[in-house]
Amino acid sequence: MTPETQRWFAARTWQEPRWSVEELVRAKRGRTVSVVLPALDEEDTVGEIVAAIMPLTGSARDRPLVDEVVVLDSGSVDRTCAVARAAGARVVGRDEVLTDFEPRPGKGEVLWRSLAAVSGDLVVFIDSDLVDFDARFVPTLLGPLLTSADPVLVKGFYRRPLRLPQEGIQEAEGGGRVTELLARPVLASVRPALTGVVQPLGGEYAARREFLEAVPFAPGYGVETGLLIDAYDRHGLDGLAQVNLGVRKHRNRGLLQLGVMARQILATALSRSDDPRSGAGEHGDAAAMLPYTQFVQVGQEWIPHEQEVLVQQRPPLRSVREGSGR
Ligand SMILES: O=c1ccn([C@@H]2O[C@H](COP(=O)(O)OP(=O)(O)O)[C@@H](O)[C@H]2O)c(=O)[nH]1
Ligand SMILES: O=C(O)[C@@H](COP(=O)(O)O)O[C@H]1O[C@H](CO)[C@@H](O)[C@H](O)[C@H]1O
Repeated sequence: MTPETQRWFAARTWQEPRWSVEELVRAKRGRTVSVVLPALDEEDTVGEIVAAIMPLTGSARDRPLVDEVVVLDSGSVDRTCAVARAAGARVVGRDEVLTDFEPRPGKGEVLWRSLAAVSGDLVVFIDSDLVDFDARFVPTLLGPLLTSADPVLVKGFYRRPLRLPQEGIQEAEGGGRVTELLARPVLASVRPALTGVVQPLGGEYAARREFLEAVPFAPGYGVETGLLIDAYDRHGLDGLAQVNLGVRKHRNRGLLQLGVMARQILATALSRSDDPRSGAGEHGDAAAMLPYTQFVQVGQEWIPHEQEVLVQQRPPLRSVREGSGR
């Protein structure tokens, strides 16, 4: 790490965060908090996560830390919406907000649309595929945003077990494969100052609305990479903070799925670099889709599996609102 990053790491990394909900409720000072869960076919896990968060929305006796819990449905075909609603969340379909825009696939799309679906001054993003979720993720992510003026984006970090039951893998470590094999090396190349971020791709983070509405949203799995780089580019390292959330277990996908994820993350990082190798279409919105080839074995042969990876970003929500006069 550079000396600047070492200084940032020492000053903006909470290894043992201890904010209490009561302390943070006092620190809200009129600001509001939305928790957003992006969800695509997460019927097995979304209900428990929502149920764990709901007590933070307060009771008759105490003022809430969280003002709303919203599941942004990404086109689920299972019982995700019904399960989330039964657990207490408000459920919004991706086609129910920003209806002037034809919905596109991917996580980045629903996070972008979530900004129009919720009203919080601060927004906490929590994945819907987490297992053994600890609701303390939410106050801990909010801590730096409510108690300090500087950060615009707070990333969680954690130990990441790897669970691939179909392959008989159940490890205490080993998760975050795209992080370790792609995101961390690419960030070291395009933004060395960000090498102090422990979990750049982590799906649990919190941010100020004014920042979120001022930046484009990368599509699909590029969204975390885009937000992280844009937060640094616009606010410097002091615009970032990171908090230890303990352990994070989630559904671990197979290698080929992670390959497509890596392709989107690479396109996002290269779109924010001047690297001439980025190739046509990876700067801005020159191309909406990029071809991507993987290979699968059929019998003794290896067959190309061609697909298109969405790389076109969504514009800053603020520019959309200004354009529509809303
Ligand atoms: O098109 C998509 C893909 C993913 N997700 C959600 O985004 C989160 C992270 O996605 P995933 O678990 O696939 O990524 P991973 O954690 O495996 O990297 C989960 O809550 C998904 O339900 C989504 O809303 N729309
Ligand atoms: O961190 C990673 O390497 C990937 C894959 O994690 P695993 O190897 O399945 O634990 O998971 C993250 O990446 C996605 C892209 O940024 C995020 O959207 C996910 O929330 C996050 O789990």
